[in-house]
Amino acid sequence: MSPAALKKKALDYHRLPKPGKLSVESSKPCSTPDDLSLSYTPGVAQPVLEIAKNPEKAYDYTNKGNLVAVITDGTAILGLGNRGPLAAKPVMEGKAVLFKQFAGIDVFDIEVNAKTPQDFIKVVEAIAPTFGGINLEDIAAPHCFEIEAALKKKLDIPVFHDDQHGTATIICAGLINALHVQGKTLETAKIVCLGAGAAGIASMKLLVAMGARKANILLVDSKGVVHKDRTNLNSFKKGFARKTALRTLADAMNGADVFVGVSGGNLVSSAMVKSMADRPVVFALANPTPEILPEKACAARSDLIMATGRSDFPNQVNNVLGFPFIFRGALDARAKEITQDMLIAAVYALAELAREPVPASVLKAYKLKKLKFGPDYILPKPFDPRLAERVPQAVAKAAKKGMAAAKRRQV
Ligand SMILES: NC(=O)C1=CN([C@@H]2O[C@H](COP(=O)(O)OP(=O)(O)OC[C@H]3O[C@@H](n4cnc5c(N)ncnc54)[C@H](OP(=O)(O)O)[C@@H]3O)[C@@H](O)[C@H]2O)C=CC1
Ligand SMILES: CC(=O)C(=O)O
Ligand SMILES: [Mg+2]
Repeated sequence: MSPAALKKKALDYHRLPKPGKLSVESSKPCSTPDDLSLSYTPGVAQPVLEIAKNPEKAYDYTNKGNLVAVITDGTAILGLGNRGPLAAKPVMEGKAVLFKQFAGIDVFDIEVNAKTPQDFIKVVEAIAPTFGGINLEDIAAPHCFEIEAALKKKLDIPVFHDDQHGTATIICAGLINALHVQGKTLETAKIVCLGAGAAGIASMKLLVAMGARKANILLVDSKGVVHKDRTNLNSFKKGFARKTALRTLADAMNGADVFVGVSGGNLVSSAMVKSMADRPVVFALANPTPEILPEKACAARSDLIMATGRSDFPNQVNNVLGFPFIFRGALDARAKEITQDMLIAAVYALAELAREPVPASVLKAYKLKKLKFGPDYILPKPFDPRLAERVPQAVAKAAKKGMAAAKRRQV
C-alpha cells in the first residue's frame, strides 16, 4: 500500500462510522424498572455495603478484577517522541482493543497531563482502586523507571510498563528462536542494542537474566556507544557501560550477531547490516518506521533473520504478543505483581508455541498456504488462538508458585 493510501485508510478507520475505537457496554440487563432498582438505587447499596466491609468483595461485585488501566503521559508515543497525552489516545485506545480482542480484558484508557513523574504517580495512585491492574504505556525513559518503581511499591495490584517488560518478553522469545534457527546461542551472541530507553534497558536486562552475557552487549543511544568514559549516562545506562574503544553505531555493528533496534526510524544503513557476522539477526523494532526496512536489510544480505514491530511484514516482534496474555495470567492468579519469573514463563511459552505446527485458522487469517518454524516464522502470530490458552496459563502458574513461596517465607 502506498503511504498516501495507508494514511487515508488509517484516518478513515479511526473516524468512521463513529470517532475512536472504543465504547462502554453494560454487562447486565437494564431495560425494565425492576432492573433499574437492582443496577441502581436501591439495589446498588447492597454491594456498596459489602465492599465497604471487605474490599476483596470488589472482585465479586464490580468489574475491578477484569479491568486494566492503560495509562500514559504521552512522552514516548511509539517512536514518534513526546507528542503529549492527547495525541497518545489513539495508541491507548488501540492497546485497549488488543486487551479485549486477545484476552477478554476490559480497559479504560487514561491520558494524563502531568508535568513531573511525581504528578503522574499521584494521579495513578489516586485512581488505582478502580482497576485490577495498571498498564503503563509510552512513557519515556528515564522517568518511566522512577514511575514504575514508585507505583509498584504503593499499589497492591500488578503495575506493568508495557514498553519495558512486554517488549522485553517478546524480544527474548523471538531472539531465542531466531538464534536457534541461525545455529547460535544467547550465551555467546554478540548483541547490539540501539536505544537505551524503556524498551532497550528492560530488554537487555531480561536477556541477561536469561543467559546473554553483559560483556557481549553493546548499548547505543543518540550519543553513540554507551562506554565507561562517558560522563552523560544515567544510572540505568551505566549498568551496561562497557570499557571499549568502539564509539559509533557502525563500529558496534561490525561483527555483531544480533541487532535490536528500539530507537527510531531509518538509523541503520545497508553497510552496517553487511558488516555484521555471518547469519545475523536484525530486529528493527521502532514504530511505525523501523531502524531499517526489511527490503533494504534483505537486499544487503540473504543470510539474515529480519523482524520488525509492524503487522505488515513477516516476523512481528511486538509487545502485542505479551501484554494481553501476561495480564490475563496475572489477573486469573489474582497476582499482586508481575515478576521476572512470570515474564520468563511467558518467554518460553511463546518460543515453544512457534516451534509447533501452525493451525489452519492462522493460515486462513493470514492468507497463507503454509507457515513453518524457520527464518520467516520465529514467533506465533497475534491471531493464533493457542496464545490465549498457553501464555496466560504459564504466567498464572509462575505467579502462583511465586505467591506460594512468598507465603512460605512469611511463616
Ligand atoms: N516493537 C515493539 O513491540 C516496541 C517497539 N518500541 C519502539 O522502540 C522505540 C523506543 O521506545 P521507548 O524505549 O519506549 O522510548 P524511550 O524514549 O524510553 O527511549 C528511546 C531511546 O531511543 C534512543 N534514540 C532516539 N533517537 C535516536 C537516534 N537518532 N539514534 C540513537 N538512539 C536514539 C534514545 O536515546 P537517548 O537515550 O540518547 O535519548 C533513547 O535511548 C520506539 O520507536 C518504539 O516504537 C517500543 C516498545 C515496543
Ligand atoms: C509497540 C509499542 O508499544 C511501541 O512501539 O511503543
Ligand atoms: Mg508502547
